[in-house]
Amino acid sequence: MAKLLTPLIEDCPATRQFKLLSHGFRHEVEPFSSKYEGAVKEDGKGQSISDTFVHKYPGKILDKSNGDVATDFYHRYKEDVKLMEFIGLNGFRFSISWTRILPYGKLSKGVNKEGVAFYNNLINELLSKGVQPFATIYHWDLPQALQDEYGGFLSPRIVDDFKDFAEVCFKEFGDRVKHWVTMNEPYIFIVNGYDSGALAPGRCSSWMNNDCPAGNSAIEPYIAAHFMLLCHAQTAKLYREKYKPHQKGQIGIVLVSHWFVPYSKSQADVKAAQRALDFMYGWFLKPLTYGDYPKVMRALVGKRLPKFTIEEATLLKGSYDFLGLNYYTSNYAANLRSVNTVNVSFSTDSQTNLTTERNGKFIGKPTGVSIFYVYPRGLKDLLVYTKQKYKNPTIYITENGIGDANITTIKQGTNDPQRVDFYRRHLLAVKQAITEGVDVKGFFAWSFLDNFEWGSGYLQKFGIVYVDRTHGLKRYPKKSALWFKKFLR
Ligand SMILES: N=C(Cc1ccccc1)N[C@@H]1O[C@H](CO[C@@H]2OC[C@@H](O)[C@H](O)[C@H]2O)[C@@H](O)[C@H](O)[C@H]1O
Repeated sequence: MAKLLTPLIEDCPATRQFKLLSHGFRHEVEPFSSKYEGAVKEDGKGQSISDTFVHKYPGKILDKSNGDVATDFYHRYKEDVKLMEFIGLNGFRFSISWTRILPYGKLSKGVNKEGVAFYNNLINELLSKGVQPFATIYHWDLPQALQDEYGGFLSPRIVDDFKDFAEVCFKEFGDRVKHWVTMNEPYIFIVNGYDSGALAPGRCSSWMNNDCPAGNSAIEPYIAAHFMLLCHAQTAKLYREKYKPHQKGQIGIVLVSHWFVPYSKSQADVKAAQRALDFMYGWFLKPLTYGDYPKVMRALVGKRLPKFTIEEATLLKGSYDFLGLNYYTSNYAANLRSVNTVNVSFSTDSQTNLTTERNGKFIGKPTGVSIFYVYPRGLKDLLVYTKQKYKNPTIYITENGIGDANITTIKQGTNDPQRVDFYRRHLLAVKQAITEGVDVKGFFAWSFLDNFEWGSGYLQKFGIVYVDRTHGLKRYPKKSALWFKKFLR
């Protein structure tokens, strides 16, 4: 769960004022259900690929934990909504568990009434507190039944099943939910699920030696990305044609990207930085805005990169009312001279060498997450780049945060000045981008509660609220939560 602090952009005649107003539209975001909800088999919920993955490959989770209980949000959401109120929040973006609604993935296999009831109760609880709901349809929790039946996102059959699930959500919740995200970070889902095999569905080439039962890291990432994009496009079309006219909501997608700084001023490294951006961000945003993949991907990936039909390209172009952008860190990018032609994979296709230090100096302050360094300038540059290269879309920054490691006590866990500094600097970066004309409508601090952090289990804590896992998952607002409470007044 993260918090959105909506900078209400007041369109003053002269300039846009960047303000976080106490009566602003701010959200809580609950990510992928089994990072938060727990109740992994309760009230008719079916199994997702992530539910099964963490039990099948406990070794792929740093502390061998799982999200079966997680923060028990499923039973404690009323308490958590109260906590949001205490901090002064009045908005809520949450992800809807596909298998809580359709336990076997398909509409034809039945809708789980108790799952629908949970989200209705959640939405009504929020609205009763003046909190606006904001929903993510897919946050990496594909029903295991669809993975087993036809390989999930590796099959074109996923498009109709994805659309059917989304339509149940529009029908059941669309009268009250006015902001829809089709999917969260297809990039991370695909790179971890089909290139490295680090996360569900855990597929990769055998030479990766990452305990993958099957897969092809050179081919499958591109197939899965292709069908994810088509799932998004068909769902956006359905919403805009059948629901938006009377429900009057908006639909978008959430993409993650680093910013990339050329390792040196050489043309080769400058080009490498652009390539890295195209392979992480343009892979999705180019088709969503212009109807095809970046030219450099066509050139380097060749026949392994699927093609869109004219109809698909038309469906994709401009298929979002807003762009959700997740930003954590930046990298240096250098040109990779020697290309590995034996062990080919998505991650080597860009022919870039990505690092977080240059000449022995880190790109920013280290954090509790080995791959993330504090670099607010990257958020500003990424926002301005998006405005300039992708038709100046409306943007919500849908995730931005810092993880702590080696936390063993409540005192340690709640004393987080580094998180206050992180948000102060990144909110300033957003303000700078807005003064350069970027249309930012919201900012989500990731995360509200410490939760089950994918491959890191509970060892990395991103929350502004500490969860005491040794004493009944009790919640303790951290210094950063109290800072936000003041900041939002
Ligand atoms: N970009 C990310 C981060 C990430 C990196 C590697 C593997 C997975 C996820 N995704 C967002 O970052 C958030 C923080 O993710 C953590 O980032 C550091 C990793 O070491 C950790 O495993 C991951 O959970 C996730 O909780 C959100 O669900 C996700 O949308």
